[in-house]
Amino acid sequence: MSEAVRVENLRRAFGSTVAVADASWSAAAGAITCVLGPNGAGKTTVMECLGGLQRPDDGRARVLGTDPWRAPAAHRARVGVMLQDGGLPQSATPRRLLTHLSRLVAGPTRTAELMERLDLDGRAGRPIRRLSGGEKQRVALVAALLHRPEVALLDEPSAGLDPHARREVWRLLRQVADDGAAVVVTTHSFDEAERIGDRVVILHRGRVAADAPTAELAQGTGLEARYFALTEEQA
Ligand SMILES: Nc1ncnc2c1ncn2[C@@H]1O[C@H](COP(=O)(O)OP(=O)(O)OP(=O)(O)O)[C@@H](O)[C@H]1O
Repeated sequence: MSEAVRVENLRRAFGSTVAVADASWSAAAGAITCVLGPNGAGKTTVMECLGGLQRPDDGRARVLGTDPWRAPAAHRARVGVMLQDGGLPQSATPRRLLTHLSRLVAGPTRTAELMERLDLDGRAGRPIRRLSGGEKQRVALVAALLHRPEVALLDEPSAGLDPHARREVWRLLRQVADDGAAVVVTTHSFDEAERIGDRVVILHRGRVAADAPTAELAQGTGLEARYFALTEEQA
């Protein structure tokens, strides 16, 4: 498995708030890397740096060997990003939005397949603002994956999903990784990390508290106990 994502001594502060203090970790192609950490640990900030939406103050973010902040369009076409809150245009319908995004992509997309798979066909013509939270999440996930990215950066993709939808999302992410992509997922769910994560990175106060294969980290006491032990000052 080759390395597709690398964070090196990354630092990002907002005034006196240090969101990411000094974080180094990487994610491999063909694998799912789950990033866990308490609220405010810096997960979203790192994901936005990797997605080219924020510029690190210090250190480096690299995706497919490229600096995401300076990356040209050709690089962005190889990466899929799903942010928290979705950032979806509320008046558009899923069909309109996803058709629009598909037309920006050179070559065939998997939009229709993903809409069917994530059970969105019955919601395709409804304004996004009228969709449930879980339905919006699924639209955002289709938007991130429709162009078959080599790297998928997904910020809490299963948050708020019902058990059926979550299971389907887990299966989809496994397939995307099996097809060769690096899938990076932030989550607050130990269950999710243990079920789908090949590797787990635990962030705590902007630093890496653990970075290991899931089975290794969960060995003995289990992932939940390890997590609390590593992040206990904030628990
Ligand atoms: N634009 C900003 N301006 C000021 N502070 C910010 C900004 N973005 C993030 N922060 C702060 O940086 C810290 C890290 O935030 P971040 O969103 O990366 O955490 P997180 O690990 O994703 O948290 P959560 O689990 O709640 O999603 C928090 O204290 C947050 O308030």
